[in-house]
Amino acid sequence: MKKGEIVETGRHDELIAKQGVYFGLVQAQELETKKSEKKVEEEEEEELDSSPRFQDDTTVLIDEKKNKSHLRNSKESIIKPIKTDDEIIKEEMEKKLLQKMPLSRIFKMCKPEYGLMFIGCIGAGINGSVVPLFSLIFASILQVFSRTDQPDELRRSSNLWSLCFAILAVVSLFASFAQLGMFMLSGERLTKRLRKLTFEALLKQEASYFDDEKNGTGVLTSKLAVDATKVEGLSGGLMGVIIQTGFNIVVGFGLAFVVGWKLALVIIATSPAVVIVGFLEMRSVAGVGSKTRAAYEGTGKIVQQSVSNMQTIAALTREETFKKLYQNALRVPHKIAIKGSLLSSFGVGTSQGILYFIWALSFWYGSRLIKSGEYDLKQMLRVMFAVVFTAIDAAKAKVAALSIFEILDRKSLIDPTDNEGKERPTPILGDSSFKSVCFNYPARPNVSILRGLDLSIYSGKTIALVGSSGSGKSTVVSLLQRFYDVNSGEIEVEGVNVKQWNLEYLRSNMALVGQEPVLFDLTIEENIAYGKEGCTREEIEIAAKEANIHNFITSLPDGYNTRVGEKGTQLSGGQKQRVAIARALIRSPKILLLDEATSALDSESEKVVQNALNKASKGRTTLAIAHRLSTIQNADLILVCKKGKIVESGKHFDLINQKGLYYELVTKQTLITKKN
Ligand SMILES: Nc1ncnc2c1ncn2[C@@H]1O[C@H](COP(=O)(O)OP(=O)(O)OP(=O)(O)O)[C@@H](O)[C@H]1O
Repeated sequence: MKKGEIVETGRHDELIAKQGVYFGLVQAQELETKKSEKKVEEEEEEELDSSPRFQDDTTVLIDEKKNKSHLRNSKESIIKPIKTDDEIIKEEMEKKLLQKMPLSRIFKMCKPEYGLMFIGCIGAGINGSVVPLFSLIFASILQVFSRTDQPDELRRSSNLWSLCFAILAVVSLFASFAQLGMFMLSGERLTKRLRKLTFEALLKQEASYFDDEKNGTGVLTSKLAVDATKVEGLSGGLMGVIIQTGFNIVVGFGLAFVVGWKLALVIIATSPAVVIVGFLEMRSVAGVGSKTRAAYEGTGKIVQQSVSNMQTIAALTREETFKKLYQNALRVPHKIAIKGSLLSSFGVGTSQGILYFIWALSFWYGSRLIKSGEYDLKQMLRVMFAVVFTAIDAAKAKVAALSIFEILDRKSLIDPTDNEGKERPTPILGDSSFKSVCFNYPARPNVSILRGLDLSIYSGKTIALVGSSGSGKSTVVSLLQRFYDVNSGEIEVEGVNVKQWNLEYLRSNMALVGQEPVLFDLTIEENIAYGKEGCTREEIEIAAKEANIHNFITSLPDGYNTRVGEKGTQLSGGQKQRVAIARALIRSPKILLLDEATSALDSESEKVVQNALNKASKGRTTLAIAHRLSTIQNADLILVCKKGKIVESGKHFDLINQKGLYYELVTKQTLITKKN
């Protein structure tokens, strides 16, 4: 097929004999040699993966290897087994410890909103007094209606109390607006600030933070979306409720005592029961909510992965597997939710029951006081309403969680923005070295990846790193950009340890073109412009020309304004890769890092992309990782990596003559025969 048309058909032999397009493709792909290369890789993988931990996790690790580049980008490609109740509860407890967050700190964060909050507080105070005043008027109205034998008195009093209700209505309207409106406004502002700060804090975290499954995409996005709002409730809403409740209690109980202390005392003696039950009810509902949420975070992951990998799932016909996975994942939150519902229903029932019991007690004792002539009806009703309404309101105190502060407070182990006292060496030519570097990924501390690796990268030269899959080549590239810190040994660029470098400056002098280019769902122009802050259209076009993609872009109806779609799906692999190369080149990097940049491409695209890369690496320090050894034959130095060490180094023909591992790899790819 060529340009959307079938140009040749036939059996393999016939097409080979024809020496047409198919013949070209077969030749370029070296079909036979690839098969043998794969076999060698599998053998070496088995050899390398011999630690007990590795064997336990075989399926996960194999998946991980297949998805390695995806894993590095999305940091979340493996569906882990569903957690048990105990694990979830343990995690919740750990979270709670972290959540011990003084309210004073939240209030400190609200400093710019103090004015708004002050108005809100006044509104809350007035609102808190409205309920006891209402009960006072309500009791008086009932008393008035008991005097149907005095029509004039009835009219006068009912007019007066109706006016009082009207005044209360207006006061309540303004007070509620002041309380809710101002607190909401200040809360919204605080949430926006918190989200911004949290997102900034996330961007500072080191790569290993995202390797941890506790910090998967689903969990972090939910923290940003939901937990920030919770803090809003605490800063504004809760403060309003506390003030409102405080006024409610003081004014309500005060009035009740003034009107009739005996009945007030009896009812107040029972009201702590309402408060306690109400509080327990709230706790159980809130507690169940957070437990269920934590459990649902796991299910969210499955949904997210299913949706974003829909095509792969459909192609593999694994819909049933994911359905089952999701069903299993739902089991734990469902169990927690059921337990919680029963518990909270019991709490609600008990508190309602106690309330009616208090009404019964109040009426019984009130009627006895009326009978004995100590109280009249109005007095009894006023005390009863004032106390009971107050007690109901006081039970509304809220409990909120603050897990968002976990992120905000976390100090990144490798913070690219923390550059105080860090070095900015000049000029940067690209001389770099690894000295006895030992490294394992923090997420997998038992598996050594680099075991005393030494290598040197010379300025202006192209250094190729080859070796079997899993030998640690991509890890070298990650460490050079300081995405992780080494366990021992040193990595130096321009003679300065990367830990001493201003990290933003270090990274801004490097550009990586990986196996799977990551494009953003923006236009081609915007994607290229991401490479360099404030670049001009002219620079973008120059970079696109250097990357051999300018002509293609201008042939599109929307040219540079063409949107590439989510993850660049609206472009072919080769086109995506060239856009990524343009994005790398626009940075004018001093060190160009190529991590199997052409291995995902078909032979024709590979040629075009390889030409672009050759052009890009001329005169520039380049570290190139390649599986297809034909692409790095001309490198100034080839380093052969095996099990986290460099075992051979030299130029192509020197290494061939050595007849070592490189020779073996090349033989497998029949490069020698091609050369001859
Ligand atoms: N983020 C990570 N967390 C844990 N282990 C990882 C991570 N990234 C890579 N690994 C593991 O480190 C080992 C070395 O990986 P690396 O990507 O450096 O190998 P490679 O030589 O580049 O392989 P390939 O040629 O297949 O790309 C592999 O076993 C891999 O599973």
